[in-house]
Amino acid sequence: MPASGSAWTNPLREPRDKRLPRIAGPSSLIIFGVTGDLARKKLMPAVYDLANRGLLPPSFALVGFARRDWDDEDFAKVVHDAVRDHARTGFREEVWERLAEGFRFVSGSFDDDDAFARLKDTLHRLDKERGTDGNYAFYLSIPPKAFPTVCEQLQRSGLATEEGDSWRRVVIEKPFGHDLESAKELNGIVNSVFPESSVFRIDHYLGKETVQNILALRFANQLFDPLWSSHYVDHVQITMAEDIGLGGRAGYYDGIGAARDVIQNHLLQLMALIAMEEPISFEPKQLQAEKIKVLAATRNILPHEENTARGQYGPGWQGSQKVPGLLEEEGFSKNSITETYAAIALEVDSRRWAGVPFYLRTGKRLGRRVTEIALVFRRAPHLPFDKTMTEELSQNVLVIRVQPDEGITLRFGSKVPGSSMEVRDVNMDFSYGTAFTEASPEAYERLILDVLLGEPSLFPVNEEVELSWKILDPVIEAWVSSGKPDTYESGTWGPASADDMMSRVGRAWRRP
Ligand SMILES: NC(=O)C1=CN([C@@H]2O[C@H](COP(=O)(O)OP(=O)(O)OC[C@H]3O[C@@H](n4cnc5c(N)ncnc54)[C@H](OP(=O)(O)O)[C@@H]3O)[C@@H](O)[C@H]2O)C=CC1
Ligand SMILES: O=C1O[C@H](COP(=O)(O)O)[C@@H](O)[C@H](O)[C@H]1O
Repeated sequence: MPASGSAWTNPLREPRDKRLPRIAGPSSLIIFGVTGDLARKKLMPAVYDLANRGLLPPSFALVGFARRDWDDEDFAKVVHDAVRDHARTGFREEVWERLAEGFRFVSGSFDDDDAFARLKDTLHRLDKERGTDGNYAFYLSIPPKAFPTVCEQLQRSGLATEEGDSWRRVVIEKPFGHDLESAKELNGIVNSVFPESSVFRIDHYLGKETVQNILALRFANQLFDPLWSSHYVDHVQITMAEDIGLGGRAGYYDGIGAARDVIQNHLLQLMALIAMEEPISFEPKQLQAEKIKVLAATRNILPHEENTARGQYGPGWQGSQKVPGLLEEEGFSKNSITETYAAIALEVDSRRWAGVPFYLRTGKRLGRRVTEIALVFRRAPHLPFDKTMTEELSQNVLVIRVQPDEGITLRFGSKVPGSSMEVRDVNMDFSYGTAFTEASPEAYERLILDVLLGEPSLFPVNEEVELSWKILDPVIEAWVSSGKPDTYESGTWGPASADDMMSRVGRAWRRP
């Protein structure tokens, strides 16, 4: 027992050795939209992986909510298939059996008050049967237009109200709004139901190991900081390229487009982590404060026509497979002007970064799947070599490989062995696969665990979301008024206008 007067902490939830993972306390995770793509591919497998790693308590329940006419057993079968197909860790019967005892399914529509009454009843029964203690995390993995309805239903049914020592939390998927105005409106609704400390806005990129490692790279080392500014950095390129198309996702993506889908959130968060100053600690507020300063100091490089590019994929080849263009994909209208490629140029108005462009680009059906952040350094002011000896020397680059092949590469010049002083680019490499024996958890594993622990560091706060829309809104407005996006062939690296945007300023996109 604790010494009198001292606050008692559960050694499992607050291990003394900070390297030990924390274990969630008694709780129910309620997934709205549990029959959807995200729940099947990411959320249910992540819950199993957490259980398999021993990070969920015995008194844990997973409750699914959607319109299908399923019972608990049907639901368990669906979770089983999702785990079999997508879980990261191996299947263990004993883990599965224990976890599955806490599976419940509630069938109903978001506008159905009775369904929320049934959900409440189910959760109360779980509190008694499994000891989930009235702690509920509501995960809204649903079409964004349904976020307000579900929040309001949770309020009306009394499920949002904390009782005694219990907690209630809401997890909201992205995109949070579709522009600044709608984000503000949504935030007003969410905050009228849940206090800000109970709101977890998901940006799954922050759950990725390689993204958290940006903080370690920058703030655990002495080596990089002196180089991390306009004195040495020429520009930064942040790339999120995907080879997949949008077949089956028209309902969500048409009218949203690449910029809203990932630049507003993932890519601006990556930029904020690269550009921010050292936080005084990793307390959530301190970390968020530094990111907020970056986003508040960020502006578009103008004019938009010269410093942005957008495109829509046409037919082409992805490896050896012939693939259709966006307009032939099921569900997209033949006149859709939704962009599947977007590139923008930003500047951060601060002493550290003045004059350094940050180029952000993303696209579907590009050459290959890769997300990376490249700091491209200025050229050496003088090269004491014969010109012919440095023809294969380019700018030094530090590449943070977010995925796949997670790691970091430093490109620099080195003497080619032999009698002449020829210098050529070489790479120095750190690779997670060879440096560590531990496998990286999936982003959603980390984030779901953090929600259950009430740990908000890796979740953007409302101010970050609003500032990000403030940066993006004028770009999207300019695009809308200029009509159709350019077309690019599937399997290539985007529209010609993206290359023009860089060549106009004497630069080029990397071919990762
Ligand atoms: N899929 C992905 O890779 C990613 C998705 N996201 C975000 O996650 C969220 C979910 O996306 P995703 O899984 O792709 O979407 P889906 O369209 O695949 O799934 C939507 C889910 O919502 C349920 N639903 C829709 N309307 C209602 C309603 N009126 N009443 C009850 N249930 C309803 C559907 O259930 P049913 O029809 O069975 O009743 C289904 O389970 C979105 O906010 C998306 O932006 C974020 C990152 C990646
Ligand atoms: O948020 C999203 O991310 C996925 C890609 O995620 P990743 O972790 O595989 O890089 C993207 O396909 C989707 O369009 C977007 O909504």
